[in-house]
Amino acid sequence: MEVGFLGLGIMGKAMSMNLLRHGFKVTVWNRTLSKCDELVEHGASIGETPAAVIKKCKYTIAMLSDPSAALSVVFDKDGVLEQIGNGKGYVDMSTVDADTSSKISEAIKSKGGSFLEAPVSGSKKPAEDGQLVILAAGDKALYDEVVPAFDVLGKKSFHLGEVGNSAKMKLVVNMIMGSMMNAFSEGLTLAGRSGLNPSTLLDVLDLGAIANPMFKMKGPSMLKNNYSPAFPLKHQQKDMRLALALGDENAVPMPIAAAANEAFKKARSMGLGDLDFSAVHETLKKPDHSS
Ligand SMILES: NC(=O)C1=CN([C@@H]2O[C@H](COP(=O)(O)OP(=O)(O)OC[C@H]3O[C@@H](n4cnc5c(N)ncnc54)[C@H](OP(=O)(O)O)[C@@H]3O)[C@@H](O)[C@H]2O)C=CC1
Ligand SMILES: O=CCCC(=O)O
Repeated sequence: MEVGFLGLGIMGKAMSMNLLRHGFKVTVWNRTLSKCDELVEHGASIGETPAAVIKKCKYTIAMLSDPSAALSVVFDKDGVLEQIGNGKGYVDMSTVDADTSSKISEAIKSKGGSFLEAPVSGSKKPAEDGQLVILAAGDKALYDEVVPAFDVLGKKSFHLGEVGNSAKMKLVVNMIMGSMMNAFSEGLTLAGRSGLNPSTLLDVLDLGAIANPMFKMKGPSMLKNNYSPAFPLKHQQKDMRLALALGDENAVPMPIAAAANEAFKKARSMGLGDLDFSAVHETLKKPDHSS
């Protein structure tokens, strides 16, 4: 199967590598074109623009940072819309809001193309290992056609109905995750500050009812102040912001998510946006007055 891939950030690079490893022919494009080089070394071809990729490939996947990137790649000059048409499918796996997804869907369909939104749960390592959870919605015929690619990228894929449902599902999941990360950071800090060993807290948590892969994976690195990015904090804050907007639309009070969003904003103001989202832990540390 031949696929195009737009966006070779942390996730896009891992996902397109995985497709190559499984025998897919992949044509890649990235805004910073030099990031295509490593993929080319592994057998990918380059498309000079999103339009060039769409022209060449029947199916194209996108994995871009946020709503403005997702819209720009579709609507701007040399974008997806210039070449999409009958018989071509576009699958946007970026995490965006339902409005953004619907705008893209309408535009693609108006040109005769078919569209799926398909954001994912799972981070860098699951992307490398083909263990993502894929939340697709939109054209069911396209979904059935791209299942072979989803089977390589993920351990499970869902079709959630009409476009917008997957964007919402993904935002709800990440809203919960961002709130959990803040509670976890506060717990680690409180343990340390009140004279407990935070490593022992990790052991205790892991044996109880609130054990989860995120605490298990992130906890030891957080205690070493290691925030090497798997899921960049700036993207987690974007997801909190979009989830809070969804809460506004539906009149759902979300004081915990709102507080978590403030903590991620504070972390961004401290220059931590490109680190892993677990770097929100740094917002709780005492300022250093030693110098
Ligand atoms: N990392 C993770 O754990 C997960 C991330 N996600 C979501 O997946 C998406 C990608 O995440 P991730 O790979 O981590 O992000 P990165 O920041 O690593 O990569 C972002 C990508 O978007 C591109 N981009 C940004 N702005 C534009 C623009 N205006 N026009 C064209 N391209 C643009 C970047 O290009 P360039 O290289 O030129 O900057 C890069 O390819 C996000 O929506 C994120 O929320 C979902 C699940 C997990
Ligand atoms: O959007 C990012 C999700 C990260 C994860 O599910 O581990």
